[in-house]
This record gives sequence, C-alpha cells and structure tokens, in this order.
Amino acid sequence: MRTAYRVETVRSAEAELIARLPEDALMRRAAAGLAAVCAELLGRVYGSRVVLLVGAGANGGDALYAGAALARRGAGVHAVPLAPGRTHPAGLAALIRAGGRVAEDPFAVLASADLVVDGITGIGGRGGLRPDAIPVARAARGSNAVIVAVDLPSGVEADSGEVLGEALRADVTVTFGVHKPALLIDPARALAGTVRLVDIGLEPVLPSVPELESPQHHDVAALLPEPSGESDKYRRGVVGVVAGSARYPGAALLAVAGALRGGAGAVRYVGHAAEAVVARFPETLVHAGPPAKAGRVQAWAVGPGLGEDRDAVREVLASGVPVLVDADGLRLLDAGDVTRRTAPTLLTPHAGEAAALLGVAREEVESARLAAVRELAARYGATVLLKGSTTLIAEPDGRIPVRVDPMGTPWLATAGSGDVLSGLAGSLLAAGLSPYDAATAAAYLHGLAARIAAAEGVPITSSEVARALPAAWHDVRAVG
Ligand SMILES: NC(=O)C1=CN([C@@H]2O[C@H](COP(=O)(O)OP(=O)(O)OC[C@H]3O[C@@H](n4cnc5c(N)ncnc54)[C@H](O)[C@@H]3O)[C@@H](O)[C@H]2O)[C@@H](O)CC1
Ligand SMILES: [K+]
Repeated sequence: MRTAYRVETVRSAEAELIARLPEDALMRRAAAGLAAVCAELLGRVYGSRVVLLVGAGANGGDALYAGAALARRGAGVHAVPLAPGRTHPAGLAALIRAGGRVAEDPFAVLASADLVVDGITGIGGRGGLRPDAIPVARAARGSNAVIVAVDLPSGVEADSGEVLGEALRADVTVTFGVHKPALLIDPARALAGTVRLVDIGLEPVLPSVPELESPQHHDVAALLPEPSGESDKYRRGVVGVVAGSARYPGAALLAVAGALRGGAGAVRYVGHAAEAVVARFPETLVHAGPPAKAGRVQAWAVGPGLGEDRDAVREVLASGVPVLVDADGLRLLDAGDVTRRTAPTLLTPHAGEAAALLGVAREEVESARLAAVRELAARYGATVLLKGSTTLIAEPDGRIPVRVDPMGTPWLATAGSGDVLSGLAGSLLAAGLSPYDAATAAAYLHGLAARIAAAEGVPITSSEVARALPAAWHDVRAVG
C-alpha cells in the first residue's frame, strides 16, 4: 500500500529524527533529493536557468539548499523571496556562497527560466497563496519553465486535499519522507503533477496506521477470492442484484455484467428486467417478485436504475447479509434502516448522491472529499465508497485509514459505469470480502478495466468496461 500521513504525524516523526541528527541534516537530505530530481529534469545543469520561489518557512529553505546545489553545478540560480525578512537565513547564505543571487526583477528571471522550484509553502501552508505570491505564481505558470513543487504544490491544504484559494500547479512534486493526503486526493492531487518521493529516513519513526492507504496491484491481488477444490457455486457465494426498472432496463444488464465478473459463484437477478437479463446472460438466476422471496444470497447489491421501488430497498436492508446500496437505492433509503443493521452495509454514492445524503451542496463534497466520506461513514455506520475523480473508501471507525483508489480514469465518466461497479462490488461481498476490501478491489479492477478498454485512446462504453474485467483480474494477478 502507498500511504499518506497527516501533517501533525509528519511533524512529530520529523521532530524525533531531528533530535538525533545534526542541525539542518534533515533539510539537507531533503534538498539533496530535490536537487537530484531538478538535475534529472534539466538534463544539462550547467548553463541552465533556475528560479526559486521562496516562502517564509522550511519549504523555502529546501528550495534554497537545492538551488545552492544546482548553482555549484553551474546553473544560473535566482531566488525570489516572497516573505522578505523571513527567508531561511542559512539556506540563503548557502545559495549566495554557491554563486546564486536574489532576483532584482522576479518577472524578468521567470520569463527566461528553464525550471522553477516552488518553495513558497509546504506542510505549513494554509488558505491558498497570499496576494503577493499570486502574480509571481501566475508568471511562473505562464512561462515555459518546468515547475517543481517542494513537498506540496503551494496553496493546497496538506491534510485534506482542499484548495481554498489559488495554488501553483506543478509538473513534478518532490515530496519528503512520506506522501501527504493532498498528494492523493483531488482537487489538490491534480495540481501535483508527477509525484516523486525522497527518502529522508522518516519511515521507521512513523506510526503503523496512516491517514490514507492507496492499494497497488499486489495489495488487490491479495484480496481477490480464489475458488478452491471444495468450491461449488453456493460456497463461492450468490450475489443478489436488485436493479433496473421499466425506465432504466439497461442498469440491470450492466449491474449483472459487473456481478458476473466479480468472483461470486452465481448471480441472482431480482426485478423487472428479468427477461432481458436472461436473454443477455443465460447464466443468471432470475426472480420477478420481491427480493425477500427470491431465495438465498450471501450479499445484495441494490439500487442501479431502480426507479421508485422503495420497498425493495427496505426489504434488502432488512436482510441479515451484507448489502451494497447505490444510485436510486441511496435516494430511497431511510437512514434508520441502515443504522439498525447488524450485517455490514456498503454505500456507493457519487458526489451528488453523497451531498443529498449529508444535506449539503454537491460542491461542498467535491471540494472536501475526505471530510465528506468520513462523515457519511460515521453518520450511517456503513462503509462508504465515494466515487469521483479520486474514489475514496471510508469505514465508520474513523481510526481506520481511508483508502484512495489510484486506478480511476476520466474514461469512467460514462453512462452506466457505476452500475457495473455496483454489481462487481456486490459480487466480491458475496464472495466473502468485507465491504472495505470489496469496495477497494472493485474500484481498482473497475478503473483498470476502463484503462484496458480505453487502451487505444478511444471512448469506451460501460459494457466494454464490464467485458474488460477479466483482463483486469488477469493483470492484477499476473503482477501481484
Ligand atoms: N521539519 C524539518 O526538518 C523538515 C521540513 N521540511 C520542509 O519544511 C516544510 C515545512 O516547513 P514549515 O513548517 O516552516 O512550513 P512551510 O514552509 O510550509 O510554511 C511556513 C510559513 O509560511 C507561512 N504561510 C502559511 N500559509 C501561507 C500561505 N498560504 N502563503 C504564504 N505563506 C504562508 C507561514 O508563516 C508559515 O510559517 C515541509 O513542507 C518541507 O518542505 C523538509 O526540509 C524536511 C525536513
Ligand atoms: K511548495
């Protein structure tokens, strides 16, 4: 798992290390890593033009020491102090000693820069760029220079990934010791560019439980169910899919398509599209009556394209097996029906549905996704998968890390893709995964399937995402 830690955790780990090391040693390590990445990006350091945007804190110190290292290798380095009088003194002295200079005209040096080092703020930054820094940041962005953010793009909120004002978008972010939440969660993540992690020896002094976890192939491979010699279809799990309506028959087909490729032994479809489902997927068990009469399942997925069938949602939530609720199901659900449950529940809203469940505006969820997903999970006592540009998965127990899906792709913003995800995650639940793991594996496979389907760079349909799911399983297993 890739992990991210909150600022207060990073600061106490750093303090522990600093206490054992000579003065400025940690900053010098950070700066050496930063300078190495800058040199790599420049290709030829000698004769290159580098501008350092330097804020009031240690983030600016990192930039100055890295600038000194580049100046020693023959780069022309200019510092632009944005908090004059509060510039890191030792860092500035090191830059001057190495032949660097303070820029007389920041805009002139930016106009001809090859590389800009953004050391305005790091983990100490709050509330977006200050008014003085905005024109300089815009000039940097408007130049042809590569922009390298020190630790974080300046202007983002490190712990939440929120962007409360203006921020400086980077091409590359060189982060120290460990990822911060803003590097994994949009909207901040989108401003970080490619993230490079520099080891400064922090790992051994960090606590074992991070704020965020982001799975990689081998993590997902370890979660996927594996049929054994003893398995029959019932032991592998039966997933009940309650989806589709006269108005949205396609949702039933897409949810079933996802469910058939999620590892359960059988899919039982319950609803108005039974005929269409069997015609397309003859391996599906179908039932046209209410869910309670449909026969045994090990998990339910309810909601995609369901229309107004509130009773179906209620019946499914009254069952004693894990339940996934999505789409119309989220609109129809009664909070008490969820909080009363003893078996696990997984809610899979997009930002608009999450906003409705929380009683806030959609923009509020989109701008503060981490807070929204944690709040929903706590309020409903359910695992919540919040879909979107960064999909997040939270447990009701706030001490458990929120998982961040790294596989999402804009190609998934296509009609019906959520229906496939519901079926897939429901199927993994039926196969015995916890809602936390089922949601994690489903989001990952779904994103990977979309990437595989869109490999030629062509628009994809949700049916194609479902069809690419076996290739995604294969890919994860092969590497994992
Ligand atoms: N603690 C350490 O030893 C290490 C710290 N490192 C660096 O130090 C950074 C943290 O340093 P600091 O705690 O000094 O904090 P920052 O350098 O991130 O920010 C410092 C100051 O900027 C001002 N500020 C806050 N918000 C601002 C805004 N929006 N616009 C302009 N100014 C703003 C505040 O006065 C604050 O004190 C890390 O991100 C990392 O880059 C690294 O050198 C690794 C070692
Ligand atoms: K920065």
